[in-house]
Amino acid sequence: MPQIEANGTTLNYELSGPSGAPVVVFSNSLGTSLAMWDPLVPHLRGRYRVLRYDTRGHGASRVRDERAEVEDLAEDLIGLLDALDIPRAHVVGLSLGGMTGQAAASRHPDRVISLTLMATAAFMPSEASWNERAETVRAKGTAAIVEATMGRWFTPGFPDTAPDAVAPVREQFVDTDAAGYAVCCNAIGRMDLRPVLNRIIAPTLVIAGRDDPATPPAMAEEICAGIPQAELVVLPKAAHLLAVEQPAAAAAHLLGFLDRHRETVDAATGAVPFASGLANRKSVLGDAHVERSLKAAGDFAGPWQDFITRTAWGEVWGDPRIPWKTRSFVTLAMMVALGREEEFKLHIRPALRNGVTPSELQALLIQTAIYAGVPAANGAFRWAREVLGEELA
Ligand SMILES: O=C(O)CC1=CCC(=O)O1
Repeated sequence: MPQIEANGTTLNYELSGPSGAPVVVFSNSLGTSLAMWDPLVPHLRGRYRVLRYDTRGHGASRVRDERAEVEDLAEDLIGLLDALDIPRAHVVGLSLGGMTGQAAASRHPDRVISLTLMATAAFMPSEASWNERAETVRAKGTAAIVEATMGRWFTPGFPDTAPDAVAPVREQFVDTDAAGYAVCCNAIGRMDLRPVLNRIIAPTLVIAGRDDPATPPAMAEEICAGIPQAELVVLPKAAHLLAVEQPAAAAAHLLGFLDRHRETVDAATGAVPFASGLANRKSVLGDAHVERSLKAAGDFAGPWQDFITRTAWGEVWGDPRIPWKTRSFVTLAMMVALGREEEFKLHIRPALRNGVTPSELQALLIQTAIYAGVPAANGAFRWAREVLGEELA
């Protein structure tokens, strides 16, 4: 993943989605990385340009063992937008990421189109307890507090029912640099954003987990009371890491809110530069496949590769009116109807990356039997099995 200098530090980030679409920037929580958004971002793919980054001291961003405030984290976020030449963005943050979002929106109201705050607080006492946690982690590493942390992040029983969702988060936590974590704990202990909430003019969506012991709904209510244009949603069956525990519900609220505050007028994008089409193509089909195709094309098929990259991937997949998940459904259905095995197989994994679940894939293929015929659907079930194998139940 690329790294960039922002606000005097080095941030690891990932930017994907149609070049003409509005940017949504995601800021992660304490002890996670940009990967914490994996279950949620597929819901936005294609309709929005998704920018994720690792908060300083987390993931692959630089660790700076020096005092920092939540306001510094906000300047990192704005510095990242500057470095990527993004004038305005929708800002989404969870917990520490939401604190960063509040600070960014209050300090730079002109840069924030909308603000979504998940499982977060404007003030989180006590400073002494945060300093104590920082000292524990400095002495023993994050592994020493992983059990207690997972207990706050997920409702009881969730880790047993969804081990595949919890395992990567647990891994991110124990991999977090002790100093990177401790610096942010100290910053949270000193933070008090309550006096600046009224400077936030961006429309704001606050999402709380009903069963969150770390930042309970009362803290979300306190934020809503301070921000002039804030609305509150309390998600049932969700603890602190609600974007991992309830990604579909969180994404549905987020998407509805973003769509209501979409600034740009959607339109067919017209002629699109090759580079934009290439970025979309790689984002959907994967770097390896695209680089292989371009290399194999040679002089004869080179112009053809250029054409499909600009048109199919730049103009069509780059048109943000239809989310990539929907485009994946439509593409797969057409490939079944036309009996195009190679292209169907090519699009199966990208469809999963775009948020299609195996259960939805099953429902789609059953529907193709109605409109394209039983033999077509029969073949498609076999092709899906050939590509995904054991991943399908
Ligand atoms: O560490 C926790 O469980 C709660 C928390 C506070 C800030 C954050 O990002 O997570």
